[in-house]
Amino acid sequence: MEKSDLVILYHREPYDEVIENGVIHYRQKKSPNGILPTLKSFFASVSRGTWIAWKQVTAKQKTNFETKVNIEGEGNYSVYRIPLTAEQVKHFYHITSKEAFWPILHSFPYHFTYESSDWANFQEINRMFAEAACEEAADDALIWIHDYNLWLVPYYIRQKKPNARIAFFHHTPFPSVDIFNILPWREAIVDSLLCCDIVGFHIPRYSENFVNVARSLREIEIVHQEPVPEHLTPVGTALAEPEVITQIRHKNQLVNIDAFPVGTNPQHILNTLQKEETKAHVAKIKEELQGRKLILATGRVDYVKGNQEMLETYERLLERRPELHGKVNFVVSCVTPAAGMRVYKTAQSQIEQLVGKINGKYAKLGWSPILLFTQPLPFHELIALYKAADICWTTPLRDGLNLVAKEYIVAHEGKDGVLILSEFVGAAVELPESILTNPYSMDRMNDAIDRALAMSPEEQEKVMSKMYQTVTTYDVKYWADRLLEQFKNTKHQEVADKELVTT
Ligand SMILES: Nc1ncnc2c1ncn2[C@@H]1O[C@H](COP(=O)(O)OP(=O)(O)O)[C@@H](O)[C@H]1O
Ligand SMILES: O=P(O)(O)OC[C@@H](CO)O[C@H]1O[C@H](CO)[C@@H](O)[C@H](O)[C@H]1O
Repeated sequence: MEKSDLVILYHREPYDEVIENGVIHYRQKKSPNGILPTLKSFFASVSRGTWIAWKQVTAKQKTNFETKVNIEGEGNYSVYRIPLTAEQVKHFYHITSKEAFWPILHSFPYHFTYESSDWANFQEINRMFAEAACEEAADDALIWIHDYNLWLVPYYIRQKKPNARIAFFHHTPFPSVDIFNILPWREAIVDSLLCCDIVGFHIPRYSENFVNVARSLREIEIVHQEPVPEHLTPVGTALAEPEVITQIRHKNQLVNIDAFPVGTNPQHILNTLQKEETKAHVAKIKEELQGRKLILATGRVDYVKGNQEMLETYERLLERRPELHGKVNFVVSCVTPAAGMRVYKTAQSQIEQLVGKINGKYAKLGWSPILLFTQPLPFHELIALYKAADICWTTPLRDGLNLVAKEYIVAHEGKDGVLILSEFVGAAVELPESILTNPYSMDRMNDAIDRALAMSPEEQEKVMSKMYQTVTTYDVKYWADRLLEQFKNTKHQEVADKELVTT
């Protein structure tokens, strides 16, 4: 069997599988997810690649399950699907990942639940991913693992392939040591990450947090530290860091630590803007607005995204400034990421109730203060909304990066628009020119929306042109090249025998 030069492990499949007249079609994913298009673009640059994901199957389907499918057109690669039963998915993803890890990663310790987690199931699924990777990878392949769902995979790969070259990227925040160490499985997770050649994060604050966690649990030697790169804010905002540790040693494993935020694909957005269907959609939105200002908030339903705080700020805006009634429209496009997850049910009904309350209080004939969309939008419609929006409001309580902010900037091509951005998202340290705000503070949120509504066209252009330069320079290609460059410099290393600590 021909082996792959690049093996990407990400828990989701890169497409939606649709059966029409008994024939399987692979279609672009509908649900909002910033990672998938980014990762898929990597396969364009290698001769053979494999993507490893899980697929939910019934016991009957498991018996003659076709593990691998070939995808053509977006770079040639295979998708290796690990068949999991509904019960396995529920415990691995919906419960252990989303009810135990997710709240810790996003610094919400009071949402952390321990009792329902199934650690043995999590270990087993991670082991299956590692075995698939070892089966697929050529000796000098890049094995690139994504996100916390696969935290234990590096450890299992090292056991089978001691010389493998392994990179791991976290798409979420990485919390401070006091919060991370709440996890009862912390040693096993850290030991596994210390098996990597490269451990990547969006921003220096997260990588510093990781090093502090590792230092609290294991003996770590700091090999290299440097000032943060010029384009990342070193001081003055919530997630700023002046210096960053870039290399550590544990036993005889050298681990490169890197902080490099994911970028968008600006060309794809610009091409979409040029399409007739997008232009027609922008025109339709403008016509329907009849001169009213459009404020847009879009993304996944999730308690970390701060929708409640944002909607309450909008409610206060309508209370504070009655002259705005009938003059603004707030489009809230809030999409549930996956069906059946109990953690998102409360967040979803909270949004629906608040929207109902605000509309009930302020709507009049011909004007609804908020339009709520809960279905995922086709990409060209999303881009049209970005383009038509005078203000993009994205103020999560925590977010690894926030691609929505970057996509909005690209869609305005540096000419106009206003971005209100939470200080607690990774993108804030790249975009200090935006209206940065603290979603935990009512006053700062009030101030942010007032400033956004008042910003002159000249100021908008000044700010947006600077941010456009940033997001088009540090785009997804920059991100990919940086990882590949680091990887080229990574030599096979001796690894100490390590026992996985199982709590
Ligand atoms: N209403 C929507 N319908 C479909 N896709 C969306 C919608 N809103 C946002 N998206 C997409 O979802 C992705 C969200 O990425 P990001 O802001 O990084 O947050 P997260 O990955 O946590 O959901 C973006 O790439 C964006 O294009
Ligand atoms: O499968 P999930 O829901 O656990 O994945 C979370 C992921 C989905 O896109 O989100 C993170 O990645 C984005 C891209 O790196 C990042 O911008 C975002 O802040 C993260 O939540």
